[in-house]
This record gives sequence, C-alpha cells and structure tokens, in this order.
Amino acid sequence: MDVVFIEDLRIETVIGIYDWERKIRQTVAFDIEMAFDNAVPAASDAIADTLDYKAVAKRLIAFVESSHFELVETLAERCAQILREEFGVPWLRLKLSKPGAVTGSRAVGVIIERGVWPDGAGR
Ligand SMILES: Nc1nc2c(c(=O)[nH]1)N=C([C@H](O)[C@@H](O)CO)CN2
Repeated sequence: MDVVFIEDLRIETVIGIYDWERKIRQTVAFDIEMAFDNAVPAASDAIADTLDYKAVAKRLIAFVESSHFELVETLAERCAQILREEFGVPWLRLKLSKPGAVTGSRAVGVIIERGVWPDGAGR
C-alpha cells in the first residue's frame, strides 16, 4: 500500500469561535496523506485507476469554501468523512492548519488519522 498526498492546500472559509471570526473569511491549509495502491495506475498509466488528487482537492475546496464551522476539529472531521465515504480512502492522515491564528506562532491546528491501514499492506 502506498500514499497519495496533497500538501499545503490553502482554502478560504469562515472558521472560528469569536464574533469577529464569524464576519470574515480566513485561510486554512491542509496537508493530507491517503492510503492507495499506486502499483495499479503505475501499470496501466491511466488516470481512471488513480486516486485523483485533483478531484480530491476540487471536492474539498468546494466543501470548505461553503462551510462555516467554529472549530478546526469539526472541519477536519467532516473533510475526513468525505475522503472516506466519497473517495473510498481506507486510511488517512489530515493536518489542518490555521496560519496566524495565535500570535507568535506560524500556525495552529489539528492532525487526525482515520480508518485502518489495509491488512497485509506494508508500510
Ligand atoms: N483546539 C482548538 N482550539 C481553538 C480553536 C479551535 O478551533 N480548536 N479555535 C480558536 C479560535 O477560533 C482561534 O483560532 C482564533 O484565533 C481558539 N482555540
């Protein structure tokens, strides 16, 4: 089993617990690793056999841009749910960063892992 990844996918959304945050759009950044057997598309050279990272990114952009959660935890969980249910991802690690949210730090956020690494597939 291998990984398909998306690094530093930046999306604007309404996110945050404070009143002022409900009135503005802020940038969040995603780093995502998704388990996938890349040997199949490597043999066929066909995009149809891949976990298409562009299709994944487009879906997340559409979802996140129209969302308005308070917590990064909730947004991360809902994105993980989309990846698992709509793209059939068996295991994923998702880092959701909120750059500049805490003075003195570059970014804050959460990292979640969901699903199970497929049996017998070494890592
Ligand atoms: N664990 C979390 N802590 C905090 C969150 C959050 O979503 N998860 N959010 C905030 C505020 O919205 C903050 O980002 C505004 O600067 C504070 N702590």
